[in-house]
Amino acid sequence: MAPMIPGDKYKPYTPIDLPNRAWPAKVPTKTPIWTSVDLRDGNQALINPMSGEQKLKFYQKLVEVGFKEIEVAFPSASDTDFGFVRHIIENNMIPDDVYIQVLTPAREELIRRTFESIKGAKNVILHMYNASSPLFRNVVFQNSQEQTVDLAVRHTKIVRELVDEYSKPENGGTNFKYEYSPETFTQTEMDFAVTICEEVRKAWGKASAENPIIFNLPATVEVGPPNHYADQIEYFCTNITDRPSVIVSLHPHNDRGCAVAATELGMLAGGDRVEGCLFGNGERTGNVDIVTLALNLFSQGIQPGELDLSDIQSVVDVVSGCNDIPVHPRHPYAGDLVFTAFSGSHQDAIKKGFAAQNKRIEQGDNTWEIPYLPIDPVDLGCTYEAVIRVNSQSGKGGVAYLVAQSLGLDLPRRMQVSFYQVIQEVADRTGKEMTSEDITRIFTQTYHLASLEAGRNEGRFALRGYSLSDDLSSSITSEDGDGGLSTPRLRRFTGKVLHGGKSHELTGTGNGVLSAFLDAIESTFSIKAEIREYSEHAITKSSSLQTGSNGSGSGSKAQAASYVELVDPAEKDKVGEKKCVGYWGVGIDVDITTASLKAVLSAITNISKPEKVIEEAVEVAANGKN
Ligand SMILES: CC(=O)SCCNC(=O)CCNC(=O)[C@H](O)C(C)(C)COP(=O)(O)OP(=O)(O)OC[C@H]1O[C@@H](n2cnc3c(N)ncnc32)[C@H](O)[C@@H]1OP(=O)(O)O
Ligand SMILES: CC(C)C(=O)C(=O)O
Ligand SMILES: [Mg+2]
Repeated sequence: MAPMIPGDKYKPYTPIDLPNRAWPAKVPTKTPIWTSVDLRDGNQALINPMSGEQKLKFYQKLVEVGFKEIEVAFPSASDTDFGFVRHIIENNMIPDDVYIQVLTPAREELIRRTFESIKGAKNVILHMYNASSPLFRNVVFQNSQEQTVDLAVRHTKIVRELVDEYSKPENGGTNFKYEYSPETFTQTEMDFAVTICEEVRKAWGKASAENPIIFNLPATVEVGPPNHYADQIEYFCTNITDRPSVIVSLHPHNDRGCAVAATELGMLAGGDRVEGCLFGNGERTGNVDIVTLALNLFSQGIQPGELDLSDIQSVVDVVSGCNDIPVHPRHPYAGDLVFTAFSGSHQDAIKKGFAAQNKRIEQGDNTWEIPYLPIDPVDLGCTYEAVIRVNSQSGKGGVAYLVAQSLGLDLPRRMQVSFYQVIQEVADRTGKEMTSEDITRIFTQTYHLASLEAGRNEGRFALRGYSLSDDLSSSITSEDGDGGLSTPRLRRFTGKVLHGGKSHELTGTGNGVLSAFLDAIESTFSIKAEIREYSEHAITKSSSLQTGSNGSGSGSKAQAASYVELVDPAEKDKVGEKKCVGYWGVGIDVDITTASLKAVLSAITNISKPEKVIEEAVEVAANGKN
């Protein structure tokens, strides 16, 4: 195969000499008039153009989303297109504040047919086009510049006559706007583009600030960079006379993948109106994507006019269903994966971002500032559920985020690391994404939070009732900080623990509840353990872990979570405090003391059979249940 060399085959675009161009210094402040051309430009690019039924469904969605200008058809193209226009008119399906737009070439018989299609409509934009670039003049039409102007002018006059006729009350009393497109504008000599539009306006005759003419300036094929399009728009806006009587409309295509950028710069350069399609369907690489444009404005704090995309999924469903083209999973704002982070450092930043955001909101500051999330998915009707998804690329922050989301548990940092190792191992071994449900199940299994009946771990220790008292049989006397003598309370634990299918009576004493409990465990089960870290918090959001005090149902009472890390003292003596392995446990209960005892038993279960933790987690992930 020959190497790819452009040589003299391709020509670069010719920059415009616009020394005082003003658009680069401008910032977006206003919303353009949005015009959907999905049912025409989008439709004409489909393998199978939409059926009448599909067009209707799409049209209704466009109205629902808020478009006030909708190019509904190229009525002279086919009976389907013509019939569709008649259908929405005759069935009163056009809201009073919506203009339907119809496209026609500059050919008399086609113009007349187009007018027949719109009879009786309240508001119509009649859109006529003819190509103006040298390539089209020479190759397609074999027309000089003068003949090209003449074609546009002659047919604009025909449009004028028919507009006058169809706006008479006896003929339907339609309100008309006229739109003229010098097709291939961006490949046309700029002075000629201005000339042809000036002549068309003269032929049209009645453009005014109150009833402006629309000049639609298409990048029919995108052949230059976005800054060049902006220069062309600024050139047109500054050179066309009587600017207030003109609406400058942008119609970019996406051949270089820059249609959104070109439109945004074109708006800075003076564009008042944008024609495009939802999710960028359209000829070849598509028309400019109006969803992206609108949401780019929204994310800058600018209301995108009348467009409401707060239920983006329903828009995706209708558009992809009618076009029979899927929306790419990475499509800005709308793709399935665009609010999802799989990678660990992104997840960590997002989790911290949400924590900081919640604090800001408590202080009355509503500014959205979450790392890696330029827009709040909730504003588009999405949830935070898919924001973090876990696979082998993920980190502890993401896993902890999902545990917090599903169970309301705010894991201590070192426990996050410990649980993450379990998930990492399972993800590596199974090679699959760990869903939020997988993580919840594995967490429940790893820390033995399922009800005892449902739990699979034979070696599990479970609390079956207890009482605490001051131990009066012995007292310890020690020096307090002031050099005086004090007698700290010695606590006694008495209770029942279920283990290995048997109920065991336990007693033990210690300086506190947990040390008394560990003493009882040691004397009954010969398991020696020390606490290395302990923490607790109230569970503020609803958790699926509803366990009542001593295992009884809790109704709607607030729950508390306790976390404990135990170490084996023998191992600690061998390898040192820092290096020795810790075993984490979690306890949930409406009573905080009970929660802490449960957390100890959860960790004791793990310390007694550490090798089972991963095996069981893999099994849970593989079986999808515990
Ligand atoms: C950039 C755009 O998207 S423009 C919109 C394009 N959309 C469509 O074409 C979809 C609908 N079109 C159709 O269904 C058909 O093309 C029709 C019904 C409009 C016309 O069909 P036909 O009469 O068979 O003509 P055909 O499509 O081959 O058109 C080519 C002729 O129209 C002329 N023509 C093309 N565009 C225009 C125009 N804007 N104004 C006037 N004449 C034009 C061509 O020069 C050519 O003329 P020729 O036959 O004398 O050489
Ligand atoms: C009909 C015109 C406006 C068009 O679709 C284009 O030039 O892309
Ligand atoms: Mg187009």
